[in-house]
Amino acid sequence: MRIVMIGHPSSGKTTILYRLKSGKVVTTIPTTGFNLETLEHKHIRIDVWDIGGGDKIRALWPHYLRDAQGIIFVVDSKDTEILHEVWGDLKLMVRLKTILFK
Ligand SMILES: Nc1nc2c(ncn2[C@@H]2O[C@H](COP(=O)(O)OP(=O)(O)OP(=O)(O)O)[C@@H](O)[C@H]2O)c(=O)[nH]1
Ligand SMILES: [Mg+2]
Repeated sequence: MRIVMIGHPSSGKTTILYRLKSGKVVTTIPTTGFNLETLEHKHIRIDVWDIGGGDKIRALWPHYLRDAQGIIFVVDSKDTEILHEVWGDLKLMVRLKTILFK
């Protein structure tokens, strides 16, 4: 099963990925490409793709979302000043998903 995690830069995606993988909060640096970790839950293999939030990688969202069976959209709810941008991203994601699954 393939899950893709997207969201704004510094929203906490990589932190969530490694917390899920190891149970620990690790120190992160901004992700320039992606991180991929395989988790196992109830004998189900789950590949979690953590996609960097920067502008360059954002252009590749269609590529990553195409084969995703699930999406985790991460929001830093404390960062209220960029919530309008986050709303734009959420709408973009839904639009892409609709196009890709036509
Ligand atoms: N206080 C607090 N800080 C957090 C939390 N999650 C992540 N951080 C911090 O926020 C910063 C960015 O976290 P990352 O997990 O690297 O964010 P990211 O979404 O992977 O960022 P990009 O790779 O740039 O897209 C780091 O300094 C984290 O330690 C949280 O739940 N609470
Ligand atoms: Mg990251």
